[in-house]
Amino acid sequence: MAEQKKILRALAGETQDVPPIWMMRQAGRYLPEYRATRAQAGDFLKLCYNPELAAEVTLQPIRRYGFDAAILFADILLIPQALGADLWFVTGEGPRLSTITTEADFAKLGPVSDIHETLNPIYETVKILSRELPSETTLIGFAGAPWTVATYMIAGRGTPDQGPAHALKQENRPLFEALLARITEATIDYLSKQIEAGAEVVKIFDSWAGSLKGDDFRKYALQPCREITAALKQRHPGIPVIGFPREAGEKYLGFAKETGIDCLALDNSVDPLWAAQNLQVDGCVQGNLASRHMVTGGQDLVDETRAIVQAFKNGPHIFNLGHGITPDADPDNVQLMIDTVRGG
Ligand SMILES: Cc1c2[nH]c(c1CCC(=O)O)Cc1[nH]c(c(CCC(=O)O)c1C)Cc1[nH]c(c(CCC(=O)O)c1C)Cc1[nH]c(c(C)c1CCC(=O)O)C2
Repeated sequence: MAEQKKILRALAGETQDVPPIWMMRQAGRYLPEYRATRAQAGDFLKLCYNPELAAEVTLQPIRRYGFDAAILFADILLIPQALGADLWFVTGEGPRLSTITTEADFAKLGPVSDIHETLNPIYETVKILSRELPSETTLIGFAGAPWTVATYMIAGRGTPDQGPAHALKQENRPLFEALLARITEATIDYLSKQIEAGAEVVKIFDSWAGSLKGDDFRKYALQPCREITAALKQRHPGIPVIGFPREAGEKYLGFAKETGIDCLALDNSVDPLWAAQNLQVDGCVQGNLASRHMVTGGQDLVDETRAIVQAFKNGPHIFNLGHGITPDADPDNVQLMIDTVRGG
């Protein structure tokens, strides 16, 4: 029998001499081949909904670097669109959506059972990838966490402090909670379909978890993650789940145990030595090199990469960045990071 894939071994709790590695936003604008395929598709959203081209850009960083995992090429904002929100991207600025701030806005959203009509091309991308990926590469599916997705749906765009979402939570908590519940239900069905199509792991991105405090963190970050994880594991026993409550700080403590996720993804504000002692004791951790090293490179990149590998060497670890790689990154620095992790 073929030896199990490195990513799956880490997720099962195995300590490895050389940790597996992949990178958030590994298919992206820092790669000339990505920019060429996006131009061929027309724009970012057309690329997401074109299974052949979305599979192609997912495979590009695997061919170039031989990462241990491929992450499905799509976006966390396809769920709002599938629920009926308008979605478009403004070049150089980011996403724009129709806003949800009143009961009337919420009433216009469609039922969860309708999302697959929009999302079918995504499942097709997963199917192509599970046929075409090298046998040692793990396929990761993903979705945004309900809170993070809601912050975009409420504000209609990215916001520095998630102000509009916090305001709705204060002013109309029943509506805010109804929106989160709808996203949670949609996310379970969406991830479930990705798994049926061939995703071997799923990751839940809660990019704005850090702005939830106290009981709000528990109710709107931890609880939805636990609910999604439990539902997926019930439908697909053994499916590994990676959680990413970004910038959660001390609230990372106990998060994996309480939610039932198999791996905790760390942002780069987390000290690896602290994390090894306090978080890795509960299972696999992923992270957490600062993305800026992909721009600046050099000895700093090598030293930081080695320090992270060293800190996590006594437990299960998946090497990654602490957040997505940025468009101004140098592809050679990515190679330097990989060579350093793999013993170069
Ligand atoms: C918040 C969020 C989004 N999308 C995502 C998150 C959570 C992770 C995070 O915190 O970064 C997640 C995401 N977005 C994308 C992926 C694909 C897989 C991967 O390679 O990681 C994943 C996993 C592609 C993308 N999603 C986007 C791009 C760039 C689009 C382009 O090619 O023009 C890519 C490759 C666009 C996007 N999508 C989103 C924003 C705010 C933007 C604009 C900012 C930017 O331009 O980087 C929403």
